[in-house]
Amino acid sequence: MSERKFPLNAKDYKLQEEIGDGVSATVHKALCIPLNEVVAIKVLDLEKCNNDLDGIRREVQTMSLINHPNVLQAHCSFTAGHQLWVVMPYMAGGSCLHIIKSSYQDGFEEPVIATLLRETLRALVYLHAHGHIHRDVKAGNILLDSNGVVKLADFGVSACMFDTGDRQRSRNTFVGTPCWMAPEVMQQLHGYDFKADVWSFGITALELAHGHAPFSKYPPMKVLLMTLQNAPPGLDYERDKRFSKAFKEMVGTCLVKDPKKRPTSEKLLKHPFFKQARPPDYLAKTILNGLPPLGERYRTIKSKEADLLMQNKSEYEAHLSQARIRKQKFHPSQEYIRGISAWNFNLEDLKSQAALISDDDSSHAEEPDFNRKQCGRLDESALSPERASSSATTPSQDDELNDIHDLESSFASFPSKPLQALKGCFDIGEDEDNATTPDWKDASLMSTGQQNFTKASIGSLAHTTKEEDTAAQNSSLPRHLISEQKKYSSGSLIPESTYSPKRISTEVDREFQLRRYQSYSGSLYRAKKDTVDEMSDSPHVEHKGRFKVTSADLSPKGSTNSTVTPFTGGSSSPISLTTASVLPSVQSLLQQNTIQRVNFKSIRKNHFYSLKQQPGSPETSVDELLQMTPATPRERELQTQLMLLQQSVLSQTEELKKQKQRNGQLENQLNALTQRND
Ligand SMILES: Nc1ncnc2c1ncn2[C@@H]1O[C@H](COP(=O)(O)OP(=O)(O)OP(=O)(O)O)[C@@H](O)[C@H]1O
Repeated sequence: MSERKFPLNAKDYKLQEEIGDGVSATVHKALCIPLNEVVAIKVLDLEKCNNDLDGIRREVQTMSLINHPNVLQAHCSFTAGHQLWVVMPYMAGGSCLHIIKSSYQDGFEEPVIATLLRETLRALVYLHAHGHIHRDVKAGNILLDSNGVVKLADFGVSACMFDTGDRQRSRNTFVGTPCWMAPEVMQQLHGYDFKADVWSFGITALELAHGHAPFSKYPPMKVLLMTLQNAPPGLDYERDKRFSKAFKEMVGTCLVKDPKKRPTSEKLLKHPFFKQARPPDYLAKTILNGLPPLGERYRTIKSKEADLLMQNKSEYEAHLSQARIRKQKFHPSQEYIRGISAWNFNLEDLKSQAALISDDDSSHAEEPDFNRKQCGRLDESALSPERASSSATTPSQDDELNDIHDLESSFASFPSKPLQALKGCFDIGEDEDNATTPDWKDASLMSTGQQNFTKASIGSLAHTTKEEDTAAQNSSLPRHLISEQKKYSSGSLIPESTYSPKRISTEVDREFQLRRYQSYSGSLYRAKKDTVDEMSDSPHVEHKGRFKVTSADLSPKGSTNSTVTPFTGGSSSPISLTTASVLPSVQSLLQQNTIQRVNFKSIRKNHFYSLKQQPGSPETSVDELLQMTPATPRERELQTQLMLLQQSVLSQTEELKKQKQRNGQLENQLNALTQRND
């Protein structure tokens, strides 16, 4: 924490040139007159931030409380009219992104990358140990000073894992920047934790190596789908031959889709790759050497981006109108503007952006081997282990499984949970910690008023009040999403009405919905829920000093009325089973199988019915239909239903397979027991 007293009055600072901007703020170089010190001031327009003052307050508090050589700490902050000024040390080297854009478009050399990443990782280790998930790790937030000292910045979307005390398990809010965002953050299934930063760190490593993040040429919607569908990106391209095995391996360990299999930041820091990291002055001598001053660099980058924007905009408009007239897809010859796109959560915009790029755009991609590989690996990665085994089943073995397999192939291009992914873009999720009740109070942070952002003691970092927690939940999405959230808070993507029987307009729909409701309120749903719970992480507890963080849901689970006796797999010994105890389970499972089969057929019927409603359905793939911009409310409704059906088919299919597997196992046990009894 800074020893000097930085004045809390705008008059004491002389704003100079602009050196950076983000979605919510502009950053200026400035002179602190009384201290005669050059600083950077982040200026946020509070009027534009709508109701996200809590988010801003959290950023400022985090920036004031942290104290680590690799984390950018704010000197002070105060309001000036309708603006909030955050005074920070001036990082004359600028962000890694700006350095890349101005002089290293193809990425840095490995020792530079190792040095930048080691310093960034040290920051993450510190933040994670203090309960913070940064949630926006990327080259744009890695800053360098003139001596090559690296600092991680931008706590606009950071979250505290200890917000609700030691019962906090994981976060469930959709924040970050799509290219860097971990799959579990997109999916919002089981929440996420510190490991989300490890994924973003891996993406940042690729960004530093290639000069851009994977998928950065695609619009946000496409990025979401590709991250969920494709195998994780890595250093496997022809041009990556220059990188060491250790580097490739380090990236590989970060970019594992299952967060449990990713290392903690602490463990990652011990990876042999970082042995080649050098002291910070190495960065000053290499990448900072000869660079134009920050302000000048920033102006050049901005004007290049403006040119590119204008160029793309006119081409986009011309092609889009042509494509609309011909009802064709638009294949842009120019890439989506890398690094400028940021977030766009307007549904219509997202859909039209996604429609711009078709799956066969690989021909346009700059990384042909990458795209080939992705396509090749897509099926594998899209299939769960069960799917993989079912595809190995011969046709004579089981007709049901073949039906399922056919459907799977036709839907292989979908993310496993497309709705959650897309819903997350619009109905920004709340943190799942609502139910927890902290039994301690510390109002020291809350005393930081809207008008007066003062520093609080580091001891307060882990303690927040219930009130603040609620505030954090309300504001735990990026500031720039707030207005969009308002716009779509009623869930334009999946309108309430879609679920409502009132809006069901056809017999098929009605039948389908009826079955849906029946099954969801009955044992099937419960059985499914149990299965999901079983599958979810076993409580993963990390002890950090006096804190305990666990990624699993520790809230007391209510009793389930499942009619399924859970099969205990390897832990159950056949000897302990009797025919009488197993038989009811088998019968129940068989019964459920039958119900699910009916359900499944109904879904399939309904799915094809929906397809028929779409113009030109025989030639149009489901993927294309979902990416089309609906022209009428009816089309929009059908598109939404299609997505819902897609999800239902996938989950029912998986459930059915699981049940079948269990059936098989139980039948085997039953046979063994019967034989023994005989
Ligand atoms: N202390 C600093 N010294 C020098 N440059 C800075 C400093 N802080 C920020 N910048 C520059 O300003 C840019 C934008 O800052 P920042 O990321 O904090 O804004 P933001 O609105 O939170 O952005 P976003 O949310 O889009 O990441 C940074 O990428 C960096 O280039």
